[in-house]
Amino acid sequence: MDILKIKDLSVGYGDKKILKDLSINIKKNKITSIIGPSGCGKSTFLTTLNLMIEENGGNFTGEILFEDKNILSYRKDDIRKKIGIVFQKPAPFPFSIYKNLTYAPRYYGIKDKKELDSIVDKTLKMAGLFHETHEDLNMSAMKLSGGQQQRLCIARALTVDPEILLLDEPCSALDIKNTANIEEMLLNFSKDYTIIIVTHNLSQAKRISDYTAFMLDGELVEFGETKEMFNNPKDKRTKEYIEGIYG
Ligand SMILES: Nc1ncnc2c1ncn2[C@@H]1O[C@H](COP(=O)(O)OP(=O)(O)OP(=O)(O)O)[C@@H](O)[C@H]1O
Repeated sequence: MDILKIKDLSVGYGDKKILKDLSINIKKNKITSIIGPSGCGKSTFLTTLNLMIEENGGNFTGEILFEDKNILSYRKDDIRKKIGIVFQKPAPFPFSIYKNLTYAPRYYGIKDKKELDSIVDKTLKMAGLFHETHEDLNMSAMKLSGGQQQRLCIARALTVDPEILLLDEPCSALDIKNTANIEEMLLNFSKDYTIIIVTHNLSQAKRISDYTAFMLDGELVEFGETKEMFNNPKDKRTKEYIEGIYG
């Protein structure tokens, strides 16, 4: 099933056009990678999908259907809840681990301490952080290592039980071991969540994603099953990018 159906999407900042007539359908409970050279519009695309683009000074035309309903017909709060986002640079709130993980659930109306505690436990476990942190949940999140902070940000995105998780280069500030942890986590998540990940790392796209989209200069050049795209790219530009000719 396609959880997102995107048709003729064009996105710009003021008069500056970034994405041009992009159409793509995203499969539910699969991992889709977005690859392409720096500046081609990958982050712009991702932030359009949860309407954050509007806060970033951008605008779009075209249609985004989320579960077959126009994304603009949802309340913004609902979209943010259903479509979570994690950024390149780990950015926990400058609060305790506990408060990082209860902030959004409280915002969405959960007050019961037991329920909040169980959300904290569950998401820490999902993000592989439970053993490292459960004895000191009042510790400031800023004291965690970079890899731990990024896992906390992923845990935080999961606290409101989203349908889709958008990840913008989540491993680019991390070492190999932390990257491997996060990749393993994402592979486990894909049973329950739809994941769209922007990555510069082609091996990462190959390792974890079911589908890959290749973008160039604001255009979607090619989209398909990851294996097929890497083994047998249809477009010459995809082939050149995969072979490292540009980007
Ligand atoms: N808030 C903004 N206002 C104006 N222009 C922007 C804004 N954000 C991004 N851009 C421009 O949009 C274009 C695409 O940027 P974007 O960050 O989407 O690309 P990207 O493919 O994610 O790049 P990278 O791989 O380097 O992160 C760039 O020319 C960038 O300068």
